[in-house]
Amino acid sequence: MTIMNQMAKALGMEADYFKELFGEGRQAIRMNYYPPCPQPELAMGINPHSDGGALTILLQLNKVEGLQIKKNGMWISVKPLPGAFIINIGNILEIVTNGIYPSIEHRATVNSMKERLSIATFYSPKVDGKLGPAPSLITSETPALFKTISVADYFKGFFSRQLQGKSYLDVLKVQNENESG
Ligand SMILES: O=C(O)CCC(=O)C(=O)O
Ligand SMILES: [Fe+2]
Repeated sequence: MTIMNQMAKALGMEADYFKELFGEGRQAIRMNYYPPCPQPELAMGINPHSDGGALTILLQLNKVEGLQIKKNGMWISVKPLPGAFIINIGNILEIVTNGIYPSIEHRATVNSMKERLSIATFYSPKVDGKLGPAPSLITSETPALFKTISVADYFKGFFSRQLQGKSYLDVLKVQNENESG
């Protein structure tokens, strides 16, 4: 929450915007275990995706490389640093900031000899609110890029899809409203 309040400040959003949206907030945790794989070039530990929450705090537990982020169309390895957390921006922050803080596409590869472990915690808003670009960030030059939907519908949609890059955000974009059918 502290990180997000600082982001709101940096963007000139209303001070209480995240407090309202998150309420008590929800935190989910995922523990990932990637066993050694005899043919790592043929397998993926976790498919390319962007996380569904607002912020992810990730810990790479052992010193085995695997996490990669997509930057300028290339996959870049994030080296595990002992005791260091990685903070990833998720889809919800991209929506709320109207694209100013884009979510990061990432994946995890596997290793032929070594197992790998990571723990991710996902921080998300309360379920009974609405999710959309913050009104204070919408101007005539920067119109809303995403539709506003309920947080519950957002997660229903997110969990009913496979992890596939940032494709879910495309579904929520305003210009796609009349295209599906
Ligand atoms: O294992 C990793 O480093 C990435 C895990 C991840 O992206 C996730 O759990 O969403
Ligand atoms: Fe992830």
